[in-house]
Amino acid sequence: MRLHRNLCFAVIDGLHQIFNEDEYADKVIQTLLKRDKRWGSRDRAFVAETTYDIVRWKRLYAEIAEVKEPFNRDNLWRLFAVWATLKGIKLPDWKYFTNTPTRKIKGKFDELSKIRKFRESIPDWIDEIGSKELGEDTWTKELAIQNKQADVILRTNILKTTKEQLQNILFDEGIETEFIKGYPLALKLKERANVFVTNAFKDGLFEVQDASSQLVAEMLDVKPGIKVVDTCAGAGGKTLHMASLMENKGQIIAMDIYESKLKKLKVRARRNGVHNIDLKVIESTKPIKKLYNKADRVLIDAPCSGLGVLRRNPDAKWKLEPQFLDQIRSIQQDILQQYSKMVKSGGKLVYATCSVLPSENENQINAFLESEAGKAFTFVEDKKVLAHKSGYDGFYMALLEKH
Ligand SMILES: C[S@@+](CC[C@H](N)C(=O)[O-])C[C@H]1O[C@@H](n2cnc3c(N)ncnc32)[C@H](O)[C@@H]1O
Repeated sequence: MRLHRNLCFAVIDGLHQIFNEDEYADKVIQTLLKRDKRWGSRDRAFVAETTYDIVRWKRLYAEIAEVKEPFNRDNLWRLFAVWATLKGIKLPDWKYFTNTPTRKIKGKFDELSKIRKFRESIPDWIDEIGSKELGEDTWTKELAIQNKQADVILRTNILKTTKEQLQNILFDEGIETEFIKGYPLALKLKERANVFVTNAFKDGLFEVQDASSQLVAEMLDVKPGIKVVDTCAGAGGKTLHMASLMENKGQIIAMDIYESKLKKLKVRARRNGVHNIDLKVIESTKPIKKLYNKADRVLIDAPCSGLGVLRRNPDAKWKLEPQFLDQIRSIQQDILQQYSKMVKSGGKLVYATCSVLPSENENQINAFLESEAGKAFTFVEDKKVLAHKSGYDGFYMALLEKH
């Protein structure tokens, strides 16, 4: 592979924003990709994948390159040189690469690869919590898979098409997909591609949604005509899934504390042909209390550490802080206590996270069931989805029923 100067500059600029200006990698990359209209799909893939790679391996590369944060531009070029060397890419004779110790880089990589926190490039505190909560063996496997690139998975919008039809339509647009056993609406891309530019996407025939995430709406067992509250709807990945399973009949109240996220849901709903959703921003406890004992189904897709989806958001491990994790656990229990009251007698509740830590998952459910509010519920089942076992995102989901 030959390195192109303007693409490498884009990567360095992106890394500067992510590491030094605390911006989110996905947003930075989205903007970077708009920088030059002449870039083809390979150029864009180079910028996106190289930036993500260096973010993913920050700790390991910084240790090898002997640089410390905050990284100046020379430091960022040294991280880049480590990335290129380990990929076996010949460094051009640009001033940034003079005296790059190629053999030393490879030697240090071999040496550091013996230590998990360097090999998997993870902060000490997350490594300690993960191994304490999941056990050494499971955590080691889970961390390793979280450093691999995730597959692109689509969820068919059955309001507009079938999985088989969608597969044919995408094939005609040059995108090959395959079915995944056990995930009735999912299509997996055989090769990465920008699916957002397809007509199939613009026509609302699918959404991009990981396979594990597709299990959540299924577990809630929604039906046409019922009343559902999606309490932490965000931009509505699961709201849209539920709307399609409900055949657009009945009502989904999609709530979130951020209006900006619900606005995105509105756009997606229009594209998906979904019209049984009412949006509600949570600004006080009033809209929650109004719904006490009213919902047939309640989904709590709770805010969490995101430790099950590091493959997609590798910068999350650098942005997370121990205090945030404590805070988020207390918010999760609070949300369970309050929002569960919206379920009516005979109704169902699903609590889900994209974390693999028991302290955000089954421990929260156990604490809830032992509390006063939890006494009204029976535990039905839960799924602890580990990425290294399922091949998809790490997730947790529990189904409770109100008597
Ligand atoms: C895991 S995300 C939701 C993802 C979304 N359900 C989807 O499928 O695309 C969690 C959401 O909870 C929201 N949130 C955080 N605290 C909340 C609270 N106290 N009440 C309701 N929503 C909250 C966040 O803004 C975020 O959008």
